[in-house]
Amino acid sequence: MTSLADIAGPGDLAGLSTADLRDLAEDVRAFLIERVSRNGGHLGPNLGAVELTIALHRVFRSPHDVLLFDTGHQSYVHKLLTGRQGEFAALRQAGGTSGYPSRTESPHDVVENSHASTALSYADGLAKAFALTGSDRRVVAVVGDGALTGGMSWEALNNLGAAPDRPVVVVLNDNTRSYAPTVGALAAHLRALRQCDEGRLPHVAGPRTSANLFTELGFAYLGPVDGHDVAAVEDALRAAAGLGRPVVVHCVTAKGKGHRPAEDDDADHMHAVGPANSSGGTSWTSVFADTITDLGAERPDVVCLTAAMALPAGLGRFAARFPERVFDVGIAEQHAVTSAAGLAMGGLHPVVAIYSTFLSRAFDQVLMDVALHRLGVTFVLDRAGVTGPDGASHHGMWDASILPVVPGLRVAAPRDPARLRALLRAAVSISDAPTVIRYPKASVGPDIPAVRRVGGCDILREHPDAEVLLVAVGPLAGACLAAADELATHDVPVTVVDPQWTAPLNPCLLKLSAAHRLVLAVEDTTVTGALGGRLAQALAATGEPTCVATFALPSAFLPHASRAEILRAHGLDPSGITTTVLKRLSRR
Ligand SMILES: Cc1ncc(C[n+]2csc(CCOP(=O)(O)OP(=O)(O)O)c2C)c(N)n1
Ligand SMILES: CC(=O)[C@@H](O)[C@H](O)COP(=O)(O)O
Ligand SMILES: [Mg+2]
Repeated sequence: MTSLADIAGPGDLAGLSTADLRDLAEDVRAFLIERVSRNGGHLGPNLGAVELTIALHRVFRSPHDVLLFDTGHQSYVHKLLTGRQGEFAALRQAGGTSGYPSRTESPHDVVENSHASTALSYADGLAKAFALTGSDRRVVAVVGDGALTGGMSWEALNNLGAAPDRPVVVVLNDNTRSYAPTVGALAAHLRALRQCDEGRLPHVAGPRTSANLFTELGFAYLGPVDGHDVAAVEDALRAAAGLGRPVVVHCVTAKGKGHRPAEDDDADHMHAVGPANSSGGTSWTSVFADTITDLGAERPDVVCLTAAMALPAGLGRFAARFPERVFDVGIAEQHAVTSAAGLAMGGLHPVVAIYSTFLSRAFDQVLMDVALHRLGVTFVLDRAGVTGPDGASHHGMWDASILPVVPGLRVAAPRDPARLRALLRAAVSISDAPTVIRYPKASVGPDIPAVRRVGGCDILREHPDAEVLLVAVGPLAGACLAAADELATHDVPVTVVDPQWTAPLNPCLLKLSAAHRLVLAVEDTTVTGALGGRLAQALAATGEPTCVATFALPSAFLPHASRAEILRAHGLDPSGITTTVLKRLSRR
């Protein structure tokens, strides 16, 4: 009976019988279910990639041959087969194994970025490099049907298909879903391909002769192949490798395969599960979900867009109530933004619900397709700031640093549910400029009332003798108030202010800054210059006599850990803020 413990590396897969391989697949599944259910992670996608990954490592010689996993969330099996079973106990935890490929972990890992639809472009570049350097290394890219709905995938296919001398093997892992069922004409085409040869699924000897989307672009097409039959996938991969030309191997898999709770989970087949002991609490996403639904009832012109993440981004309730006013465009953020521009030009007010990190790839669309035309589009950025276990390419720490350069665009960061409701309402009432509302992947705290309002700013704490002003951005208001309490025990009275709109600079902050000697902007976004975060830079640029400093995240790729651990590591927690204020005061 072959088990995962017998596999120290891909070389141990050779010579295994069909029965051994079946036992191994079963053991891998049991391992995944136990560990991922405990630590959290991408259970469904990895259960669907077990046999596919075993076959890949039996046919190709990683790391000499390059195996690319698009998005990388389905690479746990690849990690288990390349010597990292021991590290899975700390999967996605500080110092533990990353939930995505990691070049520092293994030479078998190539692409660390968890943003979808990039693998085929890497493959194109690698294949060109190997051709130019006379290398015999082969390039294989595993791409999900969801990732194939992203524009970059088609930009790459356009190049790959035009190069018959550069034989990239594209393994299409077609489980018919992103989170939800994959949408659009491509999904319909893949369905037709799957159905036209249901009977032939187990074994495919050679390329299909009938035309389809891939063959018309210059690829040989092998499939559809039963992606859970190791021998069938191996046959197809060996045939593909022997063709010496670009080829698509169409593997049909099931997300959550072999785990009944995942198979029966209609929402997303346990695409991403939280740690077993994860605490409850109302999420920011849930507050948004209710608010946008209420707004949808009041404002028939409000429509919503998602890039294949309607439920995770909080549009489930709105979609249930107003199904004709939600548009899932696939994993296609650039298209989503410019389509939103079109919706606004057509007289509607689009709300694009998207994770902060994924909006980065649509910056040009925000700048030139929305802002240049002064269009009222609202971007609701979930997972803004420090995200946590999903690591460097998932932290939402760039949006509030990059977006304020967009002329006319306004950024708001609610500190609590009441402010989210009010700010979202205000944002969808702005019809001549893009607006951004950002909040983290976290549970909301209680509402924090203002003691008084100055201009657009909420004063949350004040003292007539205060020399220190803390400018609190969004939910960091809680940490600032806790620090103010701590500082009071050191006889350091503090004013805490929440500007709510963090860009452009709220004029009320200037007056408040002028009345204090030390101003600290506490913002969970990356520094943009010597003085730190966007807000601090703006305040310092006003030349006020105060000393402006910043609490912001470094301009660095922060590894995975819990959100609290990362905030603490960068002084964005009450004790970090207190320590820094005392240090700065002692320096004068
Ligand atoms: C640019 C981008 N947008 C959204 C996401 C969020 N996301 C992660 S996995 C996923 C679905 C991927 O579907 P597919 O490629 O079919 O892989 P599967 O999970 O089905 O194996 C999405 C939308 C992402 N990682 N990157
Ligand atoms: C791989 C990917 O981009 C998403 O699945 C990501 O893991 C989002 O996770 P949460 O929705 O749990 O933040
Ligand atoms: Mg899929």
